[in-house]
Amino acid sequence: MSMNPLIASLEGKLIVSVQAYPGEPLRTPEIMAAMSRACELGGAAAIRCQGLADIAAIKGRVEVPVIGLWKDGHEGVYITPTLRHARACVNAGADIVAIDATDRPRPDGRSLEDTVAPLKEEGVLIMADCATIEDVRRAADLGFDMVSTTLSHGTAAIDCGMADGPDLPLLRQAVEEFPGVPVVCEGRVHTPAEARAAIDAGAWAVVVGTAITHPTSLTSWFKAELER
Ligand SMILES: CC(=O)N[C@H](C=O)[C@@H](O)[C@H](O)[C@H](O)COP(=O)(O)O
Repeated sequence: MSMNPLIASLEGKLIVSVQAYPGEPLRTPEIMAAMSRACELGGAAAIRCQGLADIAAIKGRVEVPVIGLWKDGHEGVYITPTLRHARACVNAGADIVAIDATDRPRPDGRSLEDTVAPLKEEGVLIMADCATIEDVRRAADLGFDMVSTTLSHGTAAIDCGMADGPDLPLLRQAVEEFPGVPVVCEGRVHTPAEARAAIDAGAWAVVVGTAITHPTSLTSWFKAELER
C-alpha cells in the first residue's frame, strides 16, 4: 500500500508539540496558536496539539499539518480515549489524530480495534501513542499510519524533569520489526543532538514538546542546575 503523502512529507522532520497543562498560565487557544506559529517559523514540519479549541485555533494559524489529540482526564487511557474524541478532533481540524494505542480499558468499553476500524473507513489518518513494543505491534497490525514512542516513559500527564532522553531502544526495536511503518520518536527529546540521534536510529520524525514549548519546565531545568 502506498504511503499517504502527508505522512510521507514528515520523513526526517521535526514536529513540535504545543501544549499547556490544566491550570497553567499559557493554557489558552490564542497563546497556543501564537506559539505554534512561532514554531512553524522556526521550521516545525507539523504541530502536535491538544484539545478541540487548541486544534481549531492552531489550524487557523499555521500552514503545516496539525496532529490533534484530546486529553480527557489524566489516568488510564486519556489521550483521545474514544471514537467520539477522535471524530471530534477531526471535526476541529486535525489532519492526523493521535490515539492511545495501549490495551488498557477505554472509558466507552470499546476495544482499540473497534475504535480504529471506523476511523480507517472514514479515511482518518491516525498516529498510535505507544508505551511498549507490544503496543507498536498492535498498532502496526491495526493499520495505524504512524506509531510513536509517546508513552514509553509512563503515562504521567505532566512530566517536567530533564532526566532521561528519548527511548531509543524502543524506537530501534520498532524500526527493526516494522521497516514499512513510520515510527516517530516522541517523549523526552530534550536537545537537538537527541533529535538527531533519533533520526539516525531510524525515526521517521521526531516530536519535541517540553524542550521547545514549556517555559516553566525549561526555567526549572536551569534553576536546578544552579542549585546543584
Ligand atoms: C505522556 C503524554 O501525555 N505526552 C503528551 C502527549 O501528547 C505530551 O504531554 C508531551 O509533551 C509530548 O508527548 C511530547 O513529549 P515531551 O514533552 O517529553 O517532548
